[in-house]
Amino acid sequence: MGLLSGSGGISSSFLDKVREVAKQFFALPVEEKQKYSREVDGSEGYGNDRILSENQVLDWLYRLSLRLRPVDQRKLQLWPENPNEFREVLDEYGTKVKIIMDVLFKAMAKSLSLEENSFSSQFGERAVMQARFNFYPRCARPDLVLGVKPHSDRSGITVLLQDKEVEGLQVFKNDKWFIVSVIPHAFVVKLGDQMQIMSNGIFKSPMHRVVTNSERMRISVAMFNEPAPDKEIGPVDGLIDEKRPRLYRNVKNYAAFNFECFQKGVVPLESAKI
Ligand SMILES: O=C(O)CCC(=O)C(=O)O
Ligand SMILES: [Fe+2]
Repeated sequence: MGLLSGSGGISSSFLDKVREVAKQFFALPVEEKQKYSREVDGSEGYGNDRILSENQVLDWLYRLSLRLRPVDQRKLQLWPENPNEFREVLDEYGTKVKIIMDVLFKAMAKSLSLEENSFSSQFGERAVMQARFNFYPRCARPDLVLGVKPHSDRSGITVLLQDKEVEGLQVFKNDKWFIVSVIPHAFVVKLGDQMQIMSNGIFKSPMHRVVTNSERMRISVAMFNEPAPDKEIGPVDGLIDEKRPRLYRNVKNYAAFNFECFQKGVVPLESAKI
C-alpha cells in the first residue's frame, strides 16, 4: 500500500469536484437516492450491505457502486442524474484514474525487472473498473460498530480518494491497526488479492477496515480494477523459480470465488494457494 502524491496529473480542484458530487448525491432525500437502488441480486447501485445470513453484522455505511468499464457494461440507469454533473465527473474521473493505474502496472513490473506489460496484459483490454462511493454517517457508538469490517480488496488494484478531513481507514500490520492519515490531495493506492496472486505473493494485499466516528460523517471514493471474469490469471512466470516456488494456482472470476469463500467463512487468498 502506498500514497501517491500529486495525484498523477489530476488537479486538486478536480479531486474536490469528485468529492463534491459524492457529497451532494448522499445529501439528497432518500426517495431521490432510491431511484438508483441496488437491484435485488445485483451488486451495482445505491444501498446498504446485502443481507446474506441471519447473524451477519452489518457495516455502518451506504454505498453507491457503479461499473465504469468495460464501457459497454455501464448501467446508466443507476448513474445519478442529480447532481447534474455527476455522470460527467465520474466518467472523467474514471478516465484519469485508468491512466494512473496503467502507469502503476508498468512501474510495478519494472520494479521487479519484468517486461513492462507483465501485469497489464493479465488485466487485459476488458478489465473491469468499478467505482464505489462510501458514505459513513455519524455513529453514536463507534465502540460497537465498524464502517467496514476487516477485509482485503479482491481487486487487482484500488485507488482510493479519502475524505479530505475525516480519518477512518486503518491498515493491519505487525498485529496492530494503523490509521491511514488524511492527505487531502493524495490518493491511497492499495493492491488487492489478485495482484498478490499475479506477483506470486511479492506484492501484498493489505487487511484494512474503517472505523466509525461519533462527531463527523465521512465520504470516500474507491476505484477498483480487476481482470475480466473470464480471464485466467496467475503468478507471472518470471516470478517463479526454485527459490520462490509458485504460491498460487491460476484463477478465473475471482469476484465469484471471493464471494463463495466469504459465504463459507474462509479466506480467499488462502484458498487460492497451491
Ligand atoms: O472508506 C475507505 O477509506 C475504504 C473503504 C474500503 O475499504 C472499500 O471500499 O473497500
Ligand atoms: Fe477495501
